[in-house]
Amino acid sequence: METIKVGLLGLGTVGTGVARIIKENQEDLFKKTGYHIEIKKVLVKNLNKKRNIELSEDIFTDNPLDVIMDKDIQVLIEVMGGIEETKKHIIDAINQGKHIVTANKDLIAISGQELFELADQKKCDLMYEAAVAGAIPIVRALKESLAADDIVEVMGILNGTTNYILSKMTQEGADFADVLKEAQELGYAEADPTSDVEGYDAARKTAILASIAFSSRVTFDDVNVEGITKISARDIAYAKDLGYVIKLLGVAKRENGQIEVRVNPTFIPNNHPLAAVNGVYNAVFVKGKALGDAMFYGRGAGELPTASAVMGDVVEVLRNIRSNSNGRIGCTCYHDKNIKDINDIVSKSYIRLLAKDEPGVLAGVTRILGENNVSVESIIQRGGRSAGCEDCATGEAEVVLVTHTVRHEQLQKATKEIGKLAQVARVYNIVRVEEGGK
Ligand SMILES: NC(=O)C1=CN([C@@H]2O[C@H](COP(=O)(O)OP(=O)(O)OC[C@H]3O[C@@H](n4cnc5c(N)ncnc54)[C@H](OP(=O)(O)O)[C@@H]3O)[C@@H](O)[C@H]2O)C=CC1
Ligand SMILES: N[C@@H](CC=O)C(=O)O
Ligand code: NA
Repeated sequence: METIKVGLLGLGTVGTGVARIIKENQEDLFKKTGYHIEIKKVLVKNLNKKRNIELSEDIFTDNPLDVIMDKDIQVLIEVMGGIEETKKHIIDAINQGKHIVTANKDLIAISGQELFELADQKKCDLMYEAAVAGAIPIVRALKESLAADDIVEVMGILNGTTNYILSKMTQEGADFADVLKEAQELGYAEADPTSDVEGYDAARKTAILASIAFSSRVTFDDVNVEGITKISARDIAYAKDLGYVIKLLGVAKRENGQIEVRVNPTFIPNNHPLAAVNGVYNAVFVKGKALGDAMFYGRGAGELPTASAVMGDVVEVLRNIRSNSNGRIGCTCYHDKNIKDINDIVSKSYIRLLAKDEPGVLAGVTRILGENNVSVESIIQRGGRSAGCEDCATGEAEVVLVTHTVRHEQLQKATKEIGKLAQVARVYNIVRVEEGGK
């Protein structure tokens, strides 16, 4: 029986899932690839930590070189996370002729092109299905199944942790901090969960999807990012009243040679397919000129779902080794498209503010909006604590407006002016509103 030796960088949530699948599915993996898979070395930080899987003690190391320089290891599975140090390990491994499977969106969203160029030169595979939307096979779908199409839009819920938080806040009235803690315990969150809640993780995934979909280099820095930390129970309640749910969306659109790429909390109509995507689930919409619309749905994080995507890549690498065709699909970023300025992005918006409950206030607010060409679709005004407005002092009310579509720049200017009105105590939040449903 021919054996392929693999090395693991990391044995945390994802690494444990990978080792579990290798152990438990050994026979099927052999039938599918023609190889027996042996984990030869595992890099961890803490050699004394108790592991959730039984592996021979002598394969553990805390020295990266033991894995990277091991000549028997043909495939390196990188599931340790991190950027600079990890990049160096991957470069060293590719220079040794090793094929790479990684779940590391942080690294791919910044240094993908450089790593692909090196992998191309060395005829090595560099695969990263798990880096975007966990178990959902979206990278392969875009790179292979939809390669002949002209993709104009990719949009979706790309972060399991924030979707878990928003779903629990919406459905159970749960507290943000409590649910984040739960998501961490379940292994969904990043080592530093700021990446999740501030939208950086979704932004990295959106950049990767945009690069593949539009064959153009889009990096993390190109993405306009806003996370969910400003979303309160009040916003969620108003969304419900207005017929929406709030989701953190990653959006990448191509139009007139420009790419719009952003991540922001969004009001989604209740009858929109993305509104039903809850908990740790992710979903990705793809719009292609030939394809029309397609939606991909599945678990976006967690031990086994993520490991499933990693191991799918490992199977592909092994099949390539068997047919001597590694490095078949490299980087396809041959266009150099402009990134749309955030000020030019157009959408409907929700605005929530605290104002004096007296005649003329709404007229003042709508006058400013009108002067800035912002037209209003609906207004709600709720006065006092009896209406649930805990911040409302006597004689104050909460005002919620939903605008028609407006350029970002105009809306920002208008809300700044509204915030300066003597009768307006505070502009709490501005959230984009997505149109369309089923
Ligand atoms: N968790 C998830 O659902 C998903 C995670 N990912 C990505 O997968 C990667 C791994 O995530 P996850 O498994 O959750 O992370 P964990 O924090 O659970 O595991 C990280 C592992 O890497 C080891 N490690 C980290 N830094 C070093 C270092 N400097 N030197 C040696 N070993 C190190 C840790 O060692 P030790 O155990 O000793 O601490 C641990 O075993 C990340 O890139 C993440 O973004 C992608 C999709 C989903
Ligand atoms: N922290 C990430 C893990 C998967 O990419 C998430 O919550 O989606
Ligand atoms: Na995926």
